[in-house]
Amino acid sequence: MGALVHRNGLPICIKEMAADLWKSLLQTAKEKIIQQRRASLYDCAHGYQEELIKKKLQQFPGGSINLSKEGNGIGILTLNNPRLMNAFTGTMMLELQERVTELETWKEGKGLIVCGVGNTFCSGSDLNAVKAMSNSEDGMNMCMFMQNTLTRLMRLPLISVALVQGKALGGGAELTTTCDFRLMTPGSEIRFVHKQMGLVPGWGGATRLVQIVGHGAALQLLSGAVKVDPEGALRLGLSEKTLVSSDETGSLEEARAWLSLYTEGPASVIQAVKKVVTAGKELPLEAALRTEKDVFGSVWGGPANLQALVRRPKHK
Ligand SMILES: CCCC(=O)SCCNC(=O)CCNC(=O)[C@H](O)C(C)(C)COP(=O)(O)OP(=O)(O)OC[C@H]1O[C@@H](n2cnc3c(N)ncnc32)[C@H](O)[C@@H]1OP(=O)(O)O
Repeated sequence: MGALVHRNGLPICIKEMAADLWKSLLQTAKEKIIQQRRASLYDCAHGYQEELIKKKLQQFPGGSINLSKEGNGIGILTLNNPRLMNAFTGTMMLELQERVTELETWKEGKGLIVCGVGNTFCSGSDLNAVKAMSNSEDGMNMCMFMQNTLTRLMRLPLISVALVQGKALGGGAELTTTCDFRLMTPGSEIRFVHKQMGLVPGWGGATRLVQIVGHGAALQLLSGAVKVDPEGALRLGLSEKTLVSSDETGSLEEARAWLSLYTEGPASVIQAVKKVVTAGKELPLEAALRTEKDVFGSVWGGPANLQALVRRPKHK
């Protein structure tokens, strides 16, 4: 029998409190897993062996994926492997998954900037790892692992921007397409070099590229392994803006300022906006409408809504 304490005049057993706490922790963990499954594409029913590929990726260490969550609700996700032009090692792929999990539960989050260190974005997957994993089983598992992670990144309820400095090649080009927007610095390039490597994109980049620039342009960019400069990207609708600065600090500051135009306001409302737009993009009409209704219900009569009704702002 546990010790008795009093709360609101009622005796409560410490053991019971511990059991309640344990139950609620389990519930949170369960909800997290369900949320991740919902946002992911592949599980064992698709022949995907997550534990196997995680063990394999662990064998290719180097670099890191850093996340800083700023007080204004903007997260900065940084690829950090300057020795290899920010190429993705195995452990960076694993870390990306962990950071995405962290971002999925960031209640105060509103926006995300994805960038690289050393004035460049990312030169794709680490060719040393690619070579060692060139068998079909590893290739397919790695492909499904990255599609799961990048799909979850794309579906985060945060407005996301890829800040492209220097080069975004191969898997790096694919990563830019997971973001809602791309901003490019002068002299930077996005290039799907896969054809030159005897490949096609496998991290979901081809599918997302078609959604962004349309079928014809996507076909040209992939089949010609075309180097897309900031002007070309603007023309194609692949980039929103060419920034003025080309250095790391200046361009990050510009990206923050650009993003802040869209992240002003309460996190609950910004996240709701991203959710309804994601539903509209991804779901068939009726399912999207039902999701919109549910998301609407989550903000209707909420604090931001009630405050606005009191303030009665004029939208001149
Ligand atoms: C499904 C995923 C598909 C993919 O992502 S496949 C990979 C696609 N990416 C590539 O093929 C990039 C190959 N690298 C290059 O073209 C050039 O290195 C690049 C990025 C244009 C930079 O050229 P430079 O400025 O002349 O610099 P550099 O060649 O001396 O590179 C500096 C060091 O970085 C290394 N590096 C760059 N990208 C890499 C990668 N993806 N994997 C492994 N190592 C990579 C490069 O080997 C060099 O290292 P080191 O100094 O020779 O030890």
